[in-house]
Amino acid sequence: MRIKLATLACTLLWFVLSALIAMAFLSRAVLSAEQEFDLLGTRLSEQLTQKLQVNDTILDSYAAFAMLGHQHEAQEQIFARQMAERYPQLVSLERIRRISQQQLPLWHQQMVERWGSDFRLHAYTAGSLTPLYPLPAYPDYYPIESIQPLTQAVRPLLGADIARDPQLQQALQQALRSGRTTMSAPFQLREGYRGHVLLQPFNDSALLLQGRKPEQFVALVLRSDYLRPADTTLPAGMKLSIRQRGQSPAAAYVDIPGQQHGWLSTLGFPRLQLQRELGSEAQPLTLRLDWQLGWFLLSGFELSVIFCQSLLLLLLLVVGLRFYSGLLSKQQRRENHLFYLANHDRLTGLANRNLFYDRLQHAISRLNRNGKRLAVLFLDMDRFKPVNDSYGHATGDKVLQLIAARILAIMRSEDTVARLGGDEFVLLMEDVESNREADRVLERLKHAIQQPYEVDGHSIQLGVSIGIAYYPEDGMLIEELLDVADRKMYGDKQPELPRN
Ligand SMILES: Nc1nc2c(ncn2[C@@H]2O[C@H](COP(=O)(O)OP(=O)(O)OP(=O)(O)O)[C@@H](O)[C@H]2O)c(=O)[nH]1
Repeated sequence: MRIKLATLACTLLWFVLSALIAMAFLSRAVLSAEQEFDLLGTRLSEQLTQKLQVNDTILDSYAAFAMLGHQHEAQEQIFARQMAERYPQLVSLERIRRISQQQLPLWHQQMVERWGSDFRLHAYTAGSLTPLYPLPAYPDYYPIESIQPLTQAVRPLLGADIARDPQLQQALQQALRSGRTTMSAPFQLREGYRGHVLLQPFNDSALLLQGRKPEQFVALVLRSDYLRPADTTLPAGMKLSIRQRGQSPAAAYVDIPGQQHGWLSTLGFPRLQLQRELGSEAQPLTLRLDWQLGWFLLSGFELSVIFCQSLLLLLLLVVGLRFYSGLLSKQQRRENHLFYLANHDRLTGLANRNLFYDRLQHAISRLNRNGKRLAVLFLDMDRFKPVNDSYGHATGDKVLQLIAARILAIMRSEDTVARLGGDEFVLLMEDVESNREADRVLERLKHAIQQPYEVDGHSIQLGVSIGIAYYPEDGMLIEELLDVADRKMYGDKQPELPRN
């Protein structure tokens, strides 16, 4: 029982200590993950802010060219080429004009003169172009009238009416309403990747003074994916999204979903979240980072250190447990030995009076419940004293041991054989069916004990007197039973040795 408790306590201790070791490593890993998360948030915000500032600068510079009209087209081309080479996010710089139905024929003629006879007015919808023929009756058209750098790939976009595209129309209306630069939601570019547009309205100063709606726009067509952190590899499981302030996640310019981990590997770990509002009024962006921490924070080395420490601890506890169990069994052996000494006769190894009384008491209580009988046999050797006197006490001892062995050989293993002292023995036979059964045992005992003993070169012969008492006929108490058995034993001795 004690060893079971100690094993349980050791298992618990091992579990708690192993958990504490793992916790120590984990809390260190979580702390450094939190620091890394904050640093990453700051670094990404700075990178993004720089990219947005570049956009603002390009757009402002291009707007300045646009203000000058078409006189400086050569410089505008050089500027656009340089910007596109230096900033890969820049797809093109475009100029858009608001044309009413009445202005359309004249404007169309100007455009044909400028770009050639294949110039057409198109509807630009979700990256595809459809000719506006026959011309639908819109109050205003917003065609692209210039694209820089003008590559073969983007040339078909000349004359594309951007007001027909839902994403661009939204940005256009906002720009018209506010008179300020606006940023469109991301959409699919004809080049095959996602992009968005920065749209800046402007007016001739004369029109501005009249408070008229802007008639011209400069637009920066940008690749949306350049907003993603290029030089930074995100840690495992981290999610990143960049979207316009107040917009739904579906309208994100960048959305990195991060690796998904099972609930078990993240159970009990904190989730780190960060949201930063970035950019200008023209490019109001929200950067969101989301990182569910888990066991993956620990490196293979750290995991093996935890494992080894836990194993070492287990070994120590097992050694301690074995030592303790050794101590316990030694103590148990000592106790058993003491118990044996207290309950057995040293010379013969038979039960002593103490143990016999215990067994008899126990047997009586048992018989009270099942209604069976038992027999107590009292044995006293005849003519034993002369053995001592003639051959010595040591020879007498050996004879007593042989007597004990002979009695044991006859009795059943469940019977109790005890030596009360001197040459007196008592036997307890449990579950006796009949007197005849006990009488038969008595006869066999007599016969066996009376056989000669060959000890120290002497042939010694003894007699034995035996008295039997039955429970419950002869008494219900131990003393009564022993008294009856003792008296009957003397009765058995009587003819040979009359008592006074
Ligand atoms: N060798 C030896 N003798 C013992 C031991 N204990 C008691 N005795 C002796 O055993 C004898 C028992 O006495 P009795 O029962 O009167 O001897 P007995 O000759 O058998 O007499 P009856 O029973 O009347 O026949 C005594 O001489 C004791 O000294 C013992 O442990 N070893």
